[in-house]
Parts: sequence; structure tokens; C-alpha cells
Amino acid sequence: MPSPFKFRVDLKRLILLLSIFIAIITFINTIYASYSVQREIIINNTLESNRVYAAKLAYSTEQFLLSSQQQLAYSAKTLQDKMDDDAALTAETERLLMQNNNFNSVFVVRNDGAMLSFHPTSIPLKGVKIRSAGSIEAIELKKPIISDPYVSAVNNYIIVQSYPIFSADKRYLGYVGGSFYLEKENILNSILGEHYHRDSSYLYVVDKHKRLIYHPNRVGEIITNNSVIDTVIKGNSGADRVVNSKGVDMLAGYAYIPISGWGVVAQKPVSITLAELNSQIKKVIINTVPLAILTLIFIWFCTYLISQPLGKLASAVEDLDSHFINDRIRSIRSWYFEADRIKQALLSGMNLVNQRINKLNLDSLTDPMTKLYNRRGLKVMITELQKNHKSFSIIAIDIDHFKRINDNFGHDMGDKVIQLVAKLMTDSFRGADVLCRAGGEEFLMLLPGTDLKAATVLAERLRANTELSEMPDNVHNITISLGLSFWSVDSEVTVEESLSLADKALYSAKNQGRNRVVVADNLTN
Ligand SMILES: Nc1nc2c(ncn2[C@@H]2O[C@H](COP(=O)(O)OP(=O)(O)OP(=O)(O)O)[C@@H](O)[C@H]2O)c(=O)[nH]1
Repeated sequence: MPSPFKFRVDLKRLILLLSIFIAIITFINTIYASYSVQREIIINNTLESNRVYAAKLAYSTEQFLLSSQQQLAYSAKTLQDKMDDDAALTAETERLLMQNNNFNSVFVVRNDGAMLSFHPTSIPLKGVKIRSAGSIEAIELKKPIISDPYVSAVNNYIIVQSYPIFSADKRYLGYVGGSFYLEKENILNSILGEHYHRDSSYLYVVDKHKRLIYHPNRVGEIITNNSVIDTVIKGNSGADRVVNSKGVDMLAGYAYIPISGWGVVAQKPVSITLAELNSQIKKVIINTVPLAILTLIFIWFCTYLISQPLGKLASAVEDLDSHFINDRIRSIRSWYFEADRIKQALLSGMNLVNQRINKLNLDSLTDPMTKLYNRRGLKVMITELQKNHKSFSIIAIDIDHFKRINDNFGHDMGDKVIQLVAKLMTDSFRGADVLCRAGGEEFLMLLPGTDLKAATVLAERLRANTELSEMPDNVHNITISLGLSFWSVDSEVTVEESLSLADKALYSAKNQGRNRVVVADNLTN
């Protein structure tokens, strides 16, 4: 039973798909590799620049706080014997406020918390008892401090930097302090904020309690779930990738400010850092499309060239019984090794099959014992002669009293005699003549292009040769009887009728006493 048709992808599509697959994988791999490398570089560079920037700002802030502390220290020394001199206190706080722009307000507080002097004077705090956390801390500690942020008596969100005032005999008299308004302009804000708002990068500062004391818009908030803040307020500096309290993936550089215990963090969202790279990769992909299309066309053309000889060889094999199959296979351009091997294998296979078929044909057309044509072979040859418009003489031959040879010397000897007569026939006639064993001890010969007269001479010579030929193993000499006729392409008589006439002539020869040649009746004139 023929096997049911199964779909098989053809070689051309197979190579095409494979090539496209490999090209896509290679392309993705290349893009991915270059994207990963560049991404890594950009992330590392951004982390490093944020780290450097945070460190620089931490250093600047530290220097600023140190310098303002120094100024406060100088004032504290100046005022150590002037705590009762209202004019001196006023002059000193005014000088401190006006001489440079370090503080938003400057004040002197006595050791009992009473405000002795306050600048700017627009805020009437002189004489008021100050109970803020910063003031209480300063009086309690009696040393230079930078307070935690708090809301001042006049509702400003502030940080106070203060310096203790001691008398010459080391009595604590109070402190001189300056405030920074976290939500208003001051020099601290300028140091931190003026440079760094480009490319969505921003900076913030936390105090030691994780409270934002500088931030573009969240001052005062306490940040609890941010590992960078946890790290920086422990006194560390460095850079890290971190998801901030709002869930945004950030590249943060951070640095610690020892004098205040604050942490500076400069950061940039990863998505914005990589936005330019992403758009570059998109451009690369888009720019690659035309080349990719050209490559695909080239691959398609190559697959066509590769599969074409195989396809042609396959369809030639489907048409094996075609007359010109060998020429067809030979004309296929097998330009590469494997295709050529298949082509050569097909050609030699075809040759082998043809040889076998020819031999089988020959076997089916010849008599195995005498190697003369059998009746089928005779028929083929008659058709051939007719096709070629060849007239021919016909000689029908029969061995006389052959039965006696079989009876007296055995069947094998009979076979030998038949082979001997066949040999006499082969030796006496031309290659173009058709010699046939018609059956038993009967033979037929067709002599193309030989007229009846010449055929009669040849028949007579064969008869005489046979009569004179010695037989094997003491078998007595044998004779043959021959009947002749002629078939002409111009005559209306069929070949079968001519054969039958030769047969009749043979019978006539038998009847006339055997060992003779008789020409068919109607042909004798
Ligand atoms: N050895 C052998 N004998 C065969 C073969 N074919 C036919 N015969 C024998 O040939 C003999 C032919 O005899 P017949 O046709 O009666 O006539 P005959 O003895 O030749 O006598 P005439 O033809 O009348 O002269 C038969 O005995 C067949 O058995 C064969 O292939 N080999």
C-alpha cells in the first residue's frame, strides 16, 4: 500500500529558515551583548560621577560649616565680656549676619535661654525665652553643635549652628548661634542646590535621623526604607544602585559630612540614565533593517542555487522511464560536490539498470540453447524490418528424421545436433540475417535485401554443408529440408502469409523425399 502523503519542508525553505534563524539569533546576540556592555559602562559611569559629586558637595558643605563655626567661635570670644553690653551684642550679631550671607538669622542667647540679641531685627525675639530643642541642647552640652531641624518660634523650618560663650574664667555664659532656614534661600541651599538639576539628576541631604534637610520638594520627611540613607548616616561614602522609598530604581552616589553627621546623596533614575542608550539601540535596529532585507534576499538566492540541482535531480528521478532521461540528468548543473555525487550516482545507476534491462530483453528474445532468436525475437525483428521498409527472403528449415536421433542416441545428443545445425546456420550467413529457432528442430531465417534467387543458392549451400558435416559421437550424418518464400514491402501479401508459404514449401520438400530445397509454389516463376 502506498504510504500516505506526509508534509516535508523542502531544502530551500529549510536552508532559508535556518539562515534566518541564525541571522536573527546572531543579531539579537550582538545587539544584546553591545547593549549589556554599554549599559554596564553607563551605569558604572553614572554611579561614579554621582559618587564624586556627592563627595565634592559633602566636602564643600563640611568646609562651609567649619568656616561658619569658626566665625561663631570668633564672635563667642569677642562677646565673652560683653554679654551685658546691648550695643556690642547688637553690633556683633548684625556684623555676623551682614558680613557674609552664611546665616538666615544670628542671635546671642544667655545661659538661661533668654534671647539677648537677634538679627534680623524685623523678627522681635529679643528678650524672649527660647525653649527650642536646639537651644536647650546647646545650653545643655555647652559645646559647638549643629542642631536637628525643628520649627522655630516664628514658624520657620530651621537648623541652628551654635558656639558656646565662656567667660575668661571659664564660666558658661550662653551661646552665639546662626540659623539656616531649610525652606528659604541661604548659602547652604546654594552650595547644595545650584548646580545639580540637569538630566533629572537631583541631590538631597539627610540628617543623622534620616530626615530630609535638603531636597527639591520633600524637606522634613523622614526616609526609613532606603539602604543608601542607612549606609551614609553610618559614616560611609560610596555609590550604589538602589530602589528609593518611592519605588524608583536609582543610581546613587553618597558621602558623609562628619561635622554635622549628615549624608549627601546625588542620584539619577536608572530609566532616565538608560533612555538615551535605549533610543540609540532602537536607531541601530531600524538602521539594520535595509541591510537585513538585503541579506535575506542574498540568502534566498543562495538557497535557490543550492536546492535547484537537487530539485531537478529529484524530478528527473520521478520521470525515470522517459526516453531522454540520461540526457536530462546530464544537463543538470551540479555545481557543488554533493549534488554532483548524486548526479554521478544517478547516471551510473541508470547505466546499470539499462544494462540489466538490455540483458533481460535479450534473454527474453533469444533461445538459450542455440543463442538464435526465439519466436518473440523473430516477431521483434520482423517489426523492425517492416519499420525500415526492408524486403526479405524467408527460409524455413527442419531436420530430417530427427526423432530417430533422439530415439537412437538420446535426447541430449538430439540437443547437440540442434546446436550444431544452429552453428552451421550462423557460420553460413551474414550478421544482418535474422536466424531463429522456431521450435523443436525447426528453424526460420530472414535474409533482408536478399532476393529469392540468391536465397535459394544460400539455402542449397546450407543443405549441402549440413549433409556433409560430421556429427558428434558416431551419429550418422543428418540432412535438412528447406522451404523458401519472399516478402516484399511493395506486395499486398502479409509477412504471416509469406511465412506460411515458406512452411508449405518445407512440407513440400519433406513430401518430395527430404534433404532438398523447395521454393514456394506461386513464387517459382
Ligand atoms: N533433443 C530434442 N528433441 C526435440 C526437441 N524439440 C523437439 N524434439 C523432438 O524432435 C522430434 C521431431 O519429430 P517429428 O516432428 O515427428 O519428425 P522427424 O522425426 O524430424 O521427421 P521429419 O520431420 O518428418 O523428417 C520429436 O521426437 C521431438 O520430441 C529438442 O529441443 N531437443
